[in-house]
Amino acid sequence: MQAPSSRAVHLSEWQKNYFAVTSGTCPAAQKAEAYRAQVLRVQYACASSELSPVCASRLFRKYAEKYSAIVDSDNAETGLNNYAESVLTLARCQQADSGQWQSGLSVSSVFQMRSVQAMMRAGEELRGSLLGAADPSAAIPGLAVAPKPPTVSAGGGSGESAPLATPAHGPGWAPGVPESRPSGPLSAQPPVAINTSKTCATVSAPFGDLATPLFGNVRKENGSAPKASPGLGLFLAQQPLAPPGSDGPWDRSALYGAGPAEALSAPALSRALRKTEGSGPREEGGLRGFKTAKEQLWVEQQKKHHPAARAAASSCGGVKKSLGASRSRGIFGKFVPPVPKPEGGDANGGVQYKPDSAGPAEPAPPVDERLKSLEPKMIELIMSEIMDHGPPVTWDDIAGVEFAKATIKEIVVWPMLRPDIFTGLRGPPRGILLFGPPGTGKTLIGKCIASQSGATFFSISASSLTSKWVGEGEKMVRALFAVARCQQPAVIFIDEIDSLLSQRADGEHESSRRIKTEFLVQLDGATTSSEDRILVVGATNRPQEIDEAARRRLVKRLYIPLPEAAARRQIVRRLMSREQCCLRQEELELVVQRSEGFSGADMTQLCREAALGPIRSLQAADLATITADQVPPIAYGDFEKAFSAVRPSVSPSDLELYENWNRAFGCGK
Ligand SMILES: Nc1ncnc2c1ncn2[C@@H]1O[C@H](COP(=O)(O)OP(=O)(O)OP(=O)(O)O)[C@@H](O)[C@H]1O
Repeated sequence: MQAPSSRAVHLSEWQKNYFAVTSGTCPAAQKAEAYRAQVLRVQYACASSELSPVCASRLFRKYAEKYSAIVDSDNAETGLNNYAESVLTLARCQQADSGQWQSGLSVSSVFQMRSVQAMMRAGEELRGSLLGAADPSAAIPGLAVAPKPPTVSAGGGSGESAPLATPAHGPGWAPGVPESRPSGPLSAQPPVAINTSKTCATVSAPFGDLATPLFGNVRKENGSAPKASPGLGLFLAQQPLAPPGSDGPWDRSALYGAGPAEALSAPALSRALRKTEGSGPREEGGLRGFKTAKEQLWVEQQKKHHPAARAAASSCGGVKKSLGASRSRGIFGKFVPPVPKPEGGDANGGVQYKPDSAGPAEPAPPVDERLKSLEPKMIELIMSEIMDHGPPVTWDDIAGVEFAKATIKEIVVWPMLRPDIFTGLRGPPRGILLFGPPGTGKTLIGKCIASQSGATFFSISASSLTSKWVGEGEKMVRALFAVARCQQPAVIFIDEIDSLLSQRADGEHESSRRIKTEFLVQLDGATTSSEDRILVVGATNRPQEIDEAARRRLVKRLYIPLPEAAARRQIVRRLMSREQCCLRQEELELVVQRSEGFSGADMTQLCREAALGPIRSLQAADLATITADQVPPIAYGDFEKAFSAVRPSVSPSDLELYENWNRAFGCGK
């Protein structure tokens, strides 16, 4: 080994050489040549112990920083790709006393190097500034910037308002009506009854099984709120770049690609890139924060030529997917339209590239063959207006209707989940009909089928087919089935199906007739193969108006009646569990009794009305200053008042009609 002083002399000597090739006027090819020569000299010096491995690696680091453009170049003449591997090999090795070459750099030590960390920080900052400078849409949640993990409170709720922690909207959800009290330090405190005229006798007297966990004067987290499950982006961002001590193939490629200090190898870098490609955007993987000069150039060009594509550029093509290419993403996955769109983003906030032969934009994703004959506009409409991206619905969210739920699980959900078992006679029906009074949960059931079978959910009202897309309803039906076929398994929910499949009348409009015919053709599966997993769920409040041919095709006709007492109780308990409520068991029973004849939607409305009671009892001045914790709990008195404002929406005569039709055509009880 050399003495420190002589090593210092050597280093400065070598640095002189290094500075000799930093000319600003030298063409790239010459620089590359000089660089190569210099690398060889260093290699040679190191191999002959003239230069210590530490000095050599410092020099390599300097070269790499100075010549990143050359190092990253794909050009065989001017790039250093063919040399970089050996440079790296050398940088990682040292000669042991035994004369054997051993690894001098471990994966973890590389990541601890100040220069590597500085580069990674710089990369982070660069990315941050790029995203900051771009329009807000550039921040594709979960893709472009890995979010900070939401803080999950002990109660299971999330203190952050990150989309991942948004409460699942249950049956009673409606825009503007929060499902749960905000969680936070205050929420754990007992409420302060500021309105002494409105005290709740049962505040400190929990009752029966209802007191816990549903009601009671204790702030609760929303039990149904999904746990803050970190998405892919968060998951990847939290992964250590290289697990200390590990030295597998992943580690090596991460090492090569981690920062310019040791990342001399473009092939190695691209290997690392390929490794991360499969699992998500590159920046979220082991190479987070680092951009090669080439990538940086590409980003700059994107900004210049495709302002709208900045977001995608900075997330390294996060939206590269063709419609039919992948199986269902479930009903919550973000859809990527299969056809290129005009510039300017889409309704879903996504960003599409406009084909531009001159620009460096990526080629448009391949269009699914089955969609080629369709108008892109139609497909767009289906994606934005018909495809449902709502929160998941579970069977427990639907109170009552046990028979219908059991039947649906058996004939629809299981066959969709296990098409291999449910074949032949056990094969699922193509269409089912849910009929019954309004607001009994037919739509909820449709959503639940899709959620539980992992299917994509398309929801359309038949009347909008005939009115909204005047003259195009027929094409719309065809397009809807075509898209559904690409998104299998799929559930197509058609509300008010009676208006689509009503019995022929003399004054029937030609276009309505055509839509109906097209629908029946599609339902018959003339264009579908027997393996296709598309279920049509029709819902109607007027089953008697459906024509015979259509009725025959909707083989399972399930009556969805008004909720019975148990179901009404369940709805109240469920909705009140998310609120401050001090209803006693016997009071709850009174509410259940008095709501006989109410539909599920009526029950929800009743609870909403009752929930406004405590607010109404406040003075306007109090309302301006009160904290959420100080709002008095919902009491039976509020329900009493609510009963005078909410009436059942279904008349007994209507009910008779449904029951008669059920006896005649229904499948079940
Ligand atoms: N069985 C039920 N369990 C829980 N909530 C219900 C139930 N039925 C209805 N609701 C509540 O009523 C709302 C409306 O229900 P939904 O839209 O599913 O009824 P529908 O039968 O499809 O009505 P319509 O026939 O008018 O379209 C739901 O969002 C939910 O809040």
